[in-house]
Amino acid sequence: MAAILHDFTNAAELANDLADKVTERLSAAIKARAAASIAVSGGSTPKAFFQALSVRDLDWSKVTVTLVDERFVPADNERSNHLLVANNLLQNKAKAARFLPLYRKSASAEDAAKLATAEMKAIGNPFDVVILGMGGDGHTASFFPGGSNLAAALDPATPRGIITMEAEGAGEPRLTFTFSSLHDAGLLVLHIEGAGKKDALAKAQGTGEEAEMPVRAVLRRAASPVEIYWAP
Ligand SMILES: O=C1O[C@H](COP(=O)(O)O)[C@@H](O)[C@H](O)[C@H]1O
Repeated sequence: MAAILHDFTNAAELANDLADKVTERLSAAIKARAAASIAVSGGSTPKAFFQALSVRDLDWSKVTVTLVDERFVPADNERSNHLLVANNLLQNKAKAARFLPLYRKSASAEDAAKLATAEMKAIGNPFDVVILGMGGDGHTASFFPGGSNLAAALDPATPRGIITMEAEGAGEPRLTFTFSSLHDAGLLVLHIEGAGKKDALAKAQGTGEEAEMPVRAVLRRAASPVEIYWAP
C-alpha cells in the first residue's frame, strides 16, 4: 500500500506538525467515546515530538499512553523507553495521562509479556494513534532482522498483544506489540529523521523479504497507508 510522505525542512517543524496532527486525532477520539489511546516508540528520534505534544491542549485524563516496544529493563534504566516517555511526554499538560508500561518486574521477559498483554486489554482496540520509529537496519517496534520471534510478531494471525524478541542488534531482550496490534491504528505514523534513515526507507520500499527489513511488513500490509514524517 502506498505510503504518504510528509517532509519538513527541520526536526522542530516536524515535531510541531506531528504534535498538531496527533492532538487532532486524540481529541476526535475523546469526543466520540470519551477515551483515546496512543502507542509511541522509544529511541533517540521522538524526544522533540514528545515535548511538543506534552503542552498541547487536550483532556489528557482521558488519554492512555503506552509504548510500541520496550527493553526488558526497569524504568530507571537509562535505556528504558518508559524513562524517555516519562521525562519528555508525561510532563506539562500530558502529566494527567494514564501510562501503561510494557516492562513488569518478573522472572522473565516472557512473564512480563503475558502480564502486559493482559493489562493492555483494558485499552480496547484498535489504537487511535501509533507512532513507529525505524532503525537503520529496517527494524520497527522490536521487529528486528533475525529476531527470535520475528515470524510470529509479523504474522497477521498472531493475536494482539505483546511478545518477546531477542536479536543481535537489540541489546537487551525486548517486549513488543505484535503487528496485528499496530497495523490498524486510526493514525499510523512512521517518524524518521536524517539522510541515513531516508536511504533505509527507500531500500525498505523496494523489493525484498520482510524478514530482511521488517518495517516492510508495516509499509506493505498496514490497514491504511502509513503516514511517513521525515526531516533531515
Ligand atoms: O530500538 C529502538 O529503536 C527504534 C529506532 O530508534 P532511533 O534511536 O533510531 O530513533 C525505535 O523506534 C524503537 O522504539 C526502539 O526500541
